[in-house]
Amino acid sequence: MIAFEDAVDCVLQACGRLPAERVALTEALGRVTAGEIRSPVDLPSFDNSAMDGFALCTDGHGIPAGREFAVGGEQVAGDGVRHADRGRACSIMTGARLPDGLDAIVPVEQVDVFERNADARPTRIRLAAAVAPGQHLRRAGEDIAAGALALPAGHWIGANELMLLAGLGLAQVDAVRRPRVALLSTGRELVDDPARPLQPGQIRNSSAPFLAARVPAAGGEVVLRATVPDEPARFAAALEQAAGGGAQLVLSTGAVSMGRFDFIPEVLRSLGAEILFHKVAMRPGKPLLFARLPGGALFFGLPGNPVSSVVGLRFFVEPAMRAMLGLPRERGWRLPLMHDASKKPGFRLHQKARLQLGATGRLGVELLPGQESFRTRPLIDSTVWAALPADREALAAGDIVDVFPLAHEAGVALGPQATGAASP
Ligand SMILES: Nc1nc2c(c(=O)[nH]1)N[C@H]1C(S)=C(S)[C@@H](COP(=O)(O)OP(=O)(O)OC[C@H]3O[C@@H](n4cnc5c(N)ncnc54)[C@H](O)[C@@H]3O)O[C@H]1N2
Ligand code: MOO
Ligand SMILES: [Mg+2]
Repeated sequence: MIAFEDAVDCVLQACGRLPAERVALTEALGRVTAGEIRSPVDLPSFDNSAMDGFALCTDGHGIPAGREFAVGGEQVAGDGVRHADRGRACSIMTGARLPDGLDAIVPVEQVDVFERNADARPTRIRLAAAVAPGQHLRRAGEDIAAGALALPAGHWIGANELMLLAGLGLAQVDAVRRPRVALLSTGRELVDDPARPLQPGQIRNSSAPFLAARVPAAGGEVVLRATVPDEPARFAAALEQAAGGGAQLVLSTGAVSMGRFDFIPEVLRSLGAEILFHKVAMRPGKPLLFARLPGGALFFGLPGNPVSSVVGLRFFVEPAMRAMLGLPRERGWRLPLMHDASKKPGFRLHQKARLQLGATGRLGVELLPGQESFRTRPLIDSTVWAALPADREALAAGDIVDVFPLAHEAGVALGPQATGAASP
């Protein structure tokens, strides 16, 4: 049995970063930048008004309250270059390009309109407050200047990133290729089709939909889904199919423990795979198996109990995918336990947990009831995994433990300089 940390190191050493490909921005959500992206333009690209009001010329000095201006023209968002009369106010809308020659905005709330034309448009205004040079202006490049760093390399592209890249007018980005993943469920008891009634002893395949949901969300691409009964030849054929589909990661569920039908280690050996470890000093998910297949793909044998598969995915497959995507090694948070806990020494324990505010308003971790690895309902109430160290037996309220969000891409990326952060 291998220690948890050694097992993770072994996985990370086996994973190399995948090459880059150019993708359309519309396909970039959930991808990872292959290189840094610098802004090709100033954003905003022109000086514009932050308020609905009037643009004025202060000549670089303030204008005191009470000063009156004639209103000469109107500038609306979308209007182009306008050469203004510097002695007059120009009616202006939020986002409208600042007319040349003007250098401050006074909001409508800060003027008295004391003369209007037949269309009720202001023709003369009086300042109700002093105006400072540059006020209520959004300067070109103030959000990001041309040439400045928009996104670093190895950065997850989420909705915020799409907003920035779209604002910069980038139609394509260079992203790391997505790991290609095959999902193989093993077990003659499994039924995939929800319309098919269960025969006595059969169960629904609940892990496959979980994995098929998590892999794309975690940055991968599912290239094969297959369910095979407990027959080594059928499993070997599915491995071949995975290789044919170009899978770089193969995830199986079940058949890695001590039962008569737990055939995976034997099949892998017979095919000439290199088993890098089998059985990790952790719970749940102890029988996890990691191997390199003859064609070079990496194989994770996730233990069959559903929550054991969840833990295997979260603490081994997701770190592997992060490495393949060029994302930095994930760091968890270190937070105090809100209550005492006890565990078997020698095993790192991953507990379904949630974050809570204690009486003093301090954030802490509450371990949830129902930790057995067949129990999936408690996952619905949990928001994080708490990792209790292998060498501990009794933990007390206030003890600091490592905490990980349920999904790696939901985590807060702490810089490598962050201290006290935990690695999975
Ligand atoms: N004598 C021992 N028995 C077991 C040990 C052990 O150390 N000694 N380890 C236990 C642990 S821990 C786990 S975890 C499981 C791992 O079992 P396998 O990986 O061999 O998986 P199976 O035996 O095929 O199935 C276990 C369990 O999970 C259910 N299952 C499997 N696939 C799915 C699926 N896709 N969806 C829903 N449920 C699934 C399966 O029906 C079984 O109930 O072994 C323990 N035994
Ligand atoms: O490790 Mo098993 O995953 O305890 O059920
Ligand atoms: Mg078994």
